[in-house]
Amino acid sequence: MALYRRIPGAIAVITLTNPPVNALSCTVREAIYETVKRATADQEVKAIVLCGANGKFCGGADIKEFSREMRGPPLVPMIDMIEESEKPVVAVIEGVAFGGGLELALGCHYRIAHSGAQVGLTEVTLGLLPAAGGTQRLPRLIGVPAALDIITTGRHVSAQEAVRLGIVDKVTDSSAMEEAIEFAKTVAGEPMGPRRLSLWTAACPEDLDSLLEGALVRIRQRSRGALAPVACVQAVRAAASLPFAQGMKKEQELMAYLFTSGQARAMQYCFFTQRAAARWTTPSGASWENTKARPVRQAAVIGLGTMGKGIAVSLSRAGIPVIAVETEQKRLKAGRKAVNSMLTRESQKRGLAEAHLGSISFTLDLRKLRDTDLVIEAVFEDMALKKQIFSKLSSVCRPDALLCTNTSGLNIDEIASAASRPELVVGTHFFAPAHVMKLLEVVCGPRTSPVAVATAMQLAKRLEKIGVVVGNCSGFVGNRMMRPYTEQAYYLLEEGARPEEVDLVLEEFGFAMGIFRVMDLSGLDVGWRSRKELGLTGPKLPPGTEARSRGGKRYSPLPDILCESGRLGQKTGRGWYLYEKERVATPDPWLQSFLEDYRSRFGIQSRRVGQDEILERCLYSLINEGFRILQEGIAASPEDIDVIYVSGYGWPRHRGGPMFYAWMVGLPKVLDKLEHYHRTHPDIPNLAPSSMLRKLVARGSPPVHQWRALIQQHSSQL
Ligand SMILES: CCCCCCC/C=C/C(=O)SCCNC(=O)CCNC(=O)[C@H](O)C(C)(C)COP(=O)(O)OP(=O)(O)OC[C@H]1O[C@@H](n2cnc3c(N)ncnc32)[C@H](O)[C@@H]1OP(=O)(O)O
Repeated sequence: MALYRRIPGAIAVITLTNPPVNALSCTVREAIYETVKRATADQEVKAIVLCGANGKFCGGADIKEFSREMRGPPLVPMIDMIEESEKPVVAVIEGVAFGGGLELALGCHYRIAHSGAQVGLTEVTLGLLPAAGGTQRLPRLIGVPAALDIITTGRHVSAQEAVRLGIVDKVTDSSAMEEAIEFAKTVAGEPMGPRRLSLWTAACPEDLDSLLEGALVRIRQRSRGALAPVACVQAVRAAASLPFAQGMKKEQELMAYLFTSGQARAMQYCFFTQRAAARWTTPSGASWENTKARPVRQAAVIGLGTMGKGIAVSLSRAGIPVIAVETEQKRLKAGRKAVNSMLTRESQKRGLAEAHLGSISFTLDLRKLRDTDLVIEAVFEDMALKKQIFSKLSSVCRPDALLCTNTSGLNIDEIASAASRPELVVGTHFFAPAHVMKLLEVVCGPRTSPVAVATAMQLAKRLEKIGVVVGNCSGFVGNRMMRPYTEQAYYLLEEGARPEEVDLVLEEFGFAMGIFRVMDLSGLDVGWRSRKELGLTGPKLPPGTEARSRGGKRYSPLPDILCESGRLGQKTGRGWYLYEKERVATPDPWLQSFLEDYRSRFGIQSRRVGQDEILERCLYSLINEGFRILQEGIAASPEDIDVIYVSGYGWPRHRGGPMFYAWMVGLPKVLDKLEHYHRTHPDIPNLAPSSMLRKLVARGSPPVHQWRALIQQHSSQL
C-alpha cells in the first residue's frame, strides 16, 4: 500500500509500504493512484514528497506478479499522472530505486538521494526492458550514451555516480527525507513543465549508429543469444530518434515481445531460485529455522596455491582476520606477495579502505590455529595429504572449530574419517578465481552436522557468495555433471567434428566459451592428473587395456594423447587450439590431421556431425546426470542444480539452468533423444535415460518447482 499524510508546510508525504522492498504490487499501484489524486486535489497541499518505508525507496515492479494475470492499474499511466501533476513531486531515494522504482522516480519532478542509495534500470537482468517509460525518460535526462550503458547492463549505480550523471538532483549524507521536504517547500508553486522529462529531447552523439552498433557487439560478446539487451538498444534508438509518445509505443511493443519469451521466464526463475538456495532446507529437515550458525571471528587457510590465495582474499575482504599456512618458506613468501598484491588491487578497484579488510598473517606453524573458528584446507587433490592435515588439525584446533575442505570432488567422508570430530567437517568447494566466482558448493558428508552446514552457508553469505548445499559423491553436483558433457565432446571429435565446430554450437547456445576453449584455459593436465589417479590412463592402467574402452564402456584417449605430447592448453601455446598470440585461440591444422590419423588408426568412419546432434549430445548427457543426482538425493532440488550451473559454470542465465532448460525443451523430447543416442551408442551408459527422467515424463512432465515433491526423500544424502 501507500500511506498518505499531510505535514506542516503544505506538503503531502506518500510512503510506499510493501516490505521487504516496497515492490510496486497491484495494491501499491492502486494506493499510489489514490494518494497522488488526493494530494493533487487537496487545496492545502502545495508539493508532494514520495518515499519508501524502512529506508528503501522501491525495488521495482513486483516480479511475482509477472507469472500471474496482470491486475490493477498499469505503471505507465500512473507515472504519467505523476509527471503531469502541477504540484511538484519530489522522490526521496533511500536504499534502492531499481527497475520500475527508478522509473517511478523519473516520473517525479525532482529526485533527492541518500549517499548510501543505489539506482538502476535492472529489468534486463530479468529478461525484460524498462517498460514503464525508463527507456524513454533516462536518455532524455542523461543523454543517450550513459543511458544506453545503464539500460543494457542493468548495473547498480551509486548515489555519487547518479548525481554526477544527473539522474538525481542532490545527494545527502544526512536525512534525504528532511532534505526533500525542505526542498519541496522551495519549489512549491513553480511551473513544472520544464521538469517533465517526456518533454525533453535526448542528447544524442553524432555517430549514434556506431554507438548503438558498438553496444550490440559488446552484448553479443557478453550475453550471446540474449534477447533483452538487444531490445534495450532498439528502445534507446527510439528515444534518440522519435517523439516521446512514439518512443513509448516502441517500448511497449518490445516489452510485449520480451514478456512472453522463454528467456524472461528463465531469468526470473534464476532470480527466485538463487534466493531459494540461500534458504537451504534439506530433506532431512535441517534449515535456518532450527539450526544456528557458529560465529566466525577468525579463519585460516591451508595452502596458498591458486585456490588458497583467492579464498584468503575473499575472507579478508569480508573483514574476517585470516591465518594463511604453507609448508615451506619459499611458498609462504610467494603466497604472501601474491595475496598482498591481490588485496591492493581489490581495494583500489572496490575503494575498500584497509581498515575494512580482515588482517592476514602468514605462518608455517599449524599450531597458530589453536583459536581459529574455521579452517579451510586448500591443498592439492591428494587424499592422503588431506587426511594427514585433518588429523593434525584435530589435535591443534579448538574442538568446536569447523574444518572445511576445498576439494573439488574427493570423498568428504573419507577426509572426515581422519578428524576426531567428523560432524564438524564440511566441503566448501570454491570456484576459480575464488575471490571472483560467486558459487560455493557446501558439501555435506553423511556425518556432517546441520550446524556445520549452517556455518558454511552463513560464511557464503558473508563472502557475498551463493552457497548451495549438496551431497557427497565424486565430483559433487557441478563437476559430476561436467564429466558426461566433456566426454560427449571428445566422442564427437572422434566421430568427425572439429573442436571449433563443437565450441561454436555451445557458444551460440549462450556459453561464454565452448568446452574445448574452457579446457585450454584451465589446462588439460587438470583432467589428465585425475584420470591417472583413477587408473584410466598412465602407469596404473593395466597392460593390454584397449585404447578406446574402460570396463566395457567407451573411453576416449584423445585428451591423454594431447597431454602426453605436451599440449596442455594456453599455458603451452597448444591444446585443442593453437595460441600464437597470447589467449587467442585459432584452429590448428596439426590437430585436424592428428584427428584424421586417429580415426583411420581406429577404423572410425568420419562423418559430418550436425549442430543439433552436437548440442543435444553435450547438453542432454549433462542434464541426464542432473536427473541421476536428483534420483540419488545428492541435490535437494532441480533449482539447486540450476543455481550451481548458472553461477559457477557459465550456463547462460537466459536459459535458466540445465534442469529448467530440459523442462522448457520438453522432457519427452529429452527422453526421446537420449533413447535415440543411447541406441546408437550402447557403449556410452551415460546416455541411458535416468529413471528420474522417465518418472517425470510418466507423470506428465510437471513444472520444475513440483519435482522436489517427487524425489524420494528416503534416498536423500542431505
Ligand atoms: C507488462 C507489465 C510489466 C510492466 C512493468 C515493467 C517495468 C518494470 C519492471 C520491473 O521493475 S522488474 C523489477 C526490477 N527490480 C529489480 O530487478 C530488483 C530486484 N531485487 C533486487 O535486486 C534485490 O532484491 C534488492 C532490491 C537489491 C534487495 O536485495 P536484498 O539482498 O536486500 O534482499 P533479497 O533477498 O534480494 O530480497 C528480499 C526479498 O524481496 C523479494 N524481492 C526483491 N525484489 C523484488 C521485486 N521487485 N518483486 C518481488 N519480490 C522482490 C526477494 O525475492 C526476497 O524475497 P524472499 O526470497 O525473501 O521471499
